[in-house]
Amino acid sequence: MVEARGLEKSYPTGGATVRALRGVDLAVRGGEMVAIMGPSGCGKTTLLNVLSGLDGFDAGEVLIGGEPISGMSDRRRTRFRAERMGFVFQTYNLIPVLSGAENVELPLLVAGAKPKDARRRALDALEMVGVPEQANKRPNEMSGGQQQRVTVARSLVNDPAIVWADEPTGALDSETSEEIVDLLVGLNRDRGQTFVLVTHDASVARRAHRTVRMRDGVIVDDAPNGAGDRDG
Ligand SMILES: Nc1ncnc2c1ncn2[C@@H]1O[C@H](COP(=O)(O)OP(=O)(O)OP(=O)(O)O)[C@@H](O)[C@H]1O
Repeated sequence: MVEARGLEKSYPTGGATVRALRGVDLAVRGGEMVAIMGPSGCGKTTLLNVLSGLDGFDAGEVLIGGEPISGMSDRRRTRFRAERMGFVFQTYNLIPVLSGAENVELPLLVAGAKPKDARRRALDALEMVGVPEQANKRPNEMSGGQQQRVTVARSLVNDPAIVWADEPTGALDSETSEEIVDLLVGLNRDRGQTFVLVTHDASVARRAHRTVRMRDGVIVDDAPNGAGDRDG
C-alpha cells in the first residue's frame, strides 16, 4: 500500500544540516496496523510526513499503491492525500467554532461534496466511533477522549486507504488512551482500516500488528507483536 525505499531527508538549519532520515526502507500492507517507536528526535514524525506526502524528501522513493510519489504533480498529490488519507494528531486539531458534525464533514465539503451528503456521512462516522451525541457540541464542551473520537471520525469520513496517527494518545490519561487504542484496533480488525501510528507508549505499540523501531534516522528493528497483545 505504502512503501519507502532508501528514504533520506535533511533539514537545513542555520549551521549544520540535520539528517532526519538516513535511508529508511519500510512497507505497509493494506489492512495492517503498524506502530512506529523511537527516542525523541529520531525521525518518526518526519517519516510520517514524508510517507503521507505532506513533506518532500531528498533521496530514495515513496510508492503509494505502487506509484512513485515523486512522479505526481503537486495537485495530484494534494488530491490523493485529501481523498485517500486520513490524519489524527496528538492535539485534536478540531476547529473550536464548529460543532462535532461540522468538524467531521469539513474535509468532504472542501473536496466538493454536497452539504447534505457530507452531513449524513459525518453523522455515520460519529456513530462509528461511538460519539453520535457530540454532533452538535463544540470541542470545548467535549472531554479529551470525546474530542479524539471526533478527530478519528474526521480522519475516516473520506473512507481513506490509510490513516496516519502521530501520537494519537499522547495528550490523554492512561484510561482514555486505552479506549482510543481499543477504538483504533477495532476499526482495524472489523473494517480492515490500515493505520500507521507513532507512539512513545509501548502499551499502545503492542496493540499493533508490528512495531517499527527507529534511531537516528534509520529503522533498527521491525518485528511482529505477539498475537495475544492485540486484545489489550
Ligand atoms: N522543520 C524542521 N527544521 C529543522 N529541523 C527539524 C525540523 N523538523 C524536525 N527537525 C529535526 O529532525 C530530527 C527528527 O525530528 P522528528 O520530529 O521527525 O523526530 P521525532 O522522532 O518525531 O521526535 P519526537 O518524538 O520528539 O516527536 C530532529 O533532530 C529534529 O530536531
